[in-house]
Amino acid sequence: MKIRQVRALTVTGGGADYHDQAEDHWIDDHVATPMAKYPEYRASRQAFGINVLGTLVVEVEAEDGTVGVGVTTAGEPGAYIVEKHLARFVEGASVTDVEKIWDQMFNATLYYGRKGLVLNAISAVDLALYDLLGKIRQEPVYALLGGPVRDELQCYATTGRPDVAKELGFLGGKMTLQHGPAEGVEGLHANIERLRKMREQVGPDFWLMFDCWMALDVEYATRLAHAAAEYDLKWLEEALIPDDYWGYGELRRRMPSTMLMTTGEHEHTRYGFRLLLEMGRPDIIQPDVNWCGGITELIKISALADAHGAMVVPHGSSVYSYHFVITRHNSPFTEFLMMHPQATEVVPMFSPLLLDEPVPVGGRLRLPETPGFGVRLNPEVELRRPYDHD
Ligand SMILES: C[C@H](O)[C@H](O)CC(=O)C(=O)O
Ligand SMILES: [Mg+2]
Repeated sequence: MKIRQVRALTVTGGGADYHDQAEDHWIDDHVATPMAKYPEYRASRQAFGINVLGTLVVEVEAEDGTVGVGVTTAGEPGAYIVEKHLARFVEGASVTDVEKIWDQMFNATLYYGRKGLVLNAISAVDLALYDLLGKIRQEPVYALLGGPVRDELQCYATTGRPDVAKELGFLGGKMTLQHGPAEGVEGLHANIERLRKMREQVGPDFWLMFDCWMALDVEYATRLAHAAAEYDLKWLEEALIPDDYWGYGELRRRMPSTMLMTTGEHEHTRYGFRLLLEMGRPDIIQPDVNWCGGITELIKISALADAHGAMVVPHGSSVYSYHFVITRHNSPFTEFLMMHPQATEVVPMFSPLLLDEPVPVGGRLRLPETPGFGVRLNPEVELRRPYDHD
């Protein structure tokens, strides 16, 4: 069966650009970032534009009218790349040409892509192709990937309230790191005091993690890790910028051996992850399937990680990673991003964009046998098609 049309749509608020939230949201409450060296950008990540791109929705329609849907963080710039460049490799191809389409999209954009926004756009097309193939074959995506290796997913929560996450049955709670090197030793002590108080609230066995969102240097991250070891921090996430593969290798050597070093949500393709795995030696890599290249590339990344003895726990990406994680032995648990503004309730990650998006109950999640990724676009969400190539 052939593909008739590709459409790139944008939506304002919420959706795949999950940082695009109202101002009282925990996810934007004084989070340490690489921009925190500039005081004017410390209080809010939106101040420096973390939500500037917005959500991109890609629809791929087959000649029989079946429509596959993929989403990512790319907004209008991503829509332009899909409509003006990527669509030519998709329209007229067979719905089963997923590998060939990916290779053409990647190689045709090498001169300006390789990572970032272009790979986000390629990921959304790839996810839409897998959704379409599942719908045409009347199978969930996980069945296309070799089938489940476990009955259900276990989730940890990324949250402003690990204490609530424990009550809700999650494996653990990952907190934002609020202070980086620019805030000196006072900031470091404040980070540790926050961890100490949370450890007191959740008890000795509940996982607690820090997400450093690329904000640190090796020296600060080393001091933070050793101070946090007293309160049994399970992992230190994304301490350095993605390109500092050498720094990650040094940090792994310096960190306490019992503490995991994780990273990868802002890395792309098997090539980037090869560098990270060989030079950085993370214990867990966290590719985001909406950004790293989609399912087609995540299959390759995951096999590479498995050969390196690293776990693959994809960055929060809802159904798009759930269907992958449940089919992989080296993905023993998954992330759930608590998108409720106060992190006190479980709400669908991409709300209000998608309908039928499953959420964890008691920290666990079973996937339905619904074809594709099992979600639908919410007809009440206004979508725009800023460009077209017809
Ligand atoms: C919580 C982190 O600062 C970021 O917003 C999300 C993330 O990196 C993660 O879920 O991992
Ligand atoms: Mg993270």
